[in-house]
Amino acid sequence: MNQLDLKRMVAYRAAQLVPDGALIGLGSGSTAELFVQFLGERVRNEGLRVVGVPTSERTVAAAKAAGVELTTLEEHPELDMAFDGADEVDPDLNLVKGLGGALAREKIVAKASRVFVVLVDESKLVDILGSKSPVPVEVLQFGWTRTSRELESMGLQPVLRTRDGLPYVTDNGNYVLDLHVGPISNPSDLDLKLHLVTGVVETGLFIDIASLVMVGTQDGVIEMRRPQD
Ligand SMILES: O=C(CO)[C@H](O)[C@H](O)COP(=O)(O)O
Repeated sequence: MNQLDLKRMVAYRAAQLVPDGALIGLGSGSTAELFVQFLGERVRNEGLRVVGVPTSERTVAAAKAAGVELTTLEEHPELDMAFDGADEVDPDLNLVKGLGGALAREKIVAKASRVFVVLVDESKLVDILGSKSPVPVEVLQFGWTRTSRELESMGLQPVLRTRDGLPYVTDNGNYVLDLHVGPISNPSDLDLKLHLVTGVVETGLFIDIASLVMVGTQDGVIEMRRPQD
């Protein structure tokens, strides 16, 4: 199976977990969009009743195409579950997210959910966060060079994300700086430090948020759960 097959397998399995009447967060990215499509199939074929809070304009379009009803966090501030992809997952279920640029809305929706389920193929598993992926940070457009310099002075290497030669703009109207930090010894500490930088809106470090990670592997879907405290 190639990477897309693995994403499809895990997205399908996750869509079967959604109970009737659930209020759910809908993540962003290719795996989350596959999940939305499979959820739509259940809505059409089984009459599943489900309402979703989307984390990006792309997911809004995917949900509408799939026939999944949408709502907002203003109407429903507490969700039963959220389903989303990730760029890296470590053994403690901490994540790097945001290569798709939806990190701020994704984190708000994940934290509004009683259960946050992460859907990945096995290539996303790492021993240490930062090993493969940069850490995306959403920053205000205003003064972004100043914000970038402050991050640089912390020994990080911010690179402005671009698309078609222009700065990439998030659904919130902000820029994204990708931090090429390498393996992160203390992701929680880095996340806190990044939040102290003026101009930083949100980081792609998701610490202690995931409850369950479903991993698509050549041997099927495996589940990694957070130990109950
Ligand atoms: O965080 C994200 C978007 O902001 C995505 O969930 C992450 O980039 C994974 O994407 P994909 O499922 O396409 O591999």
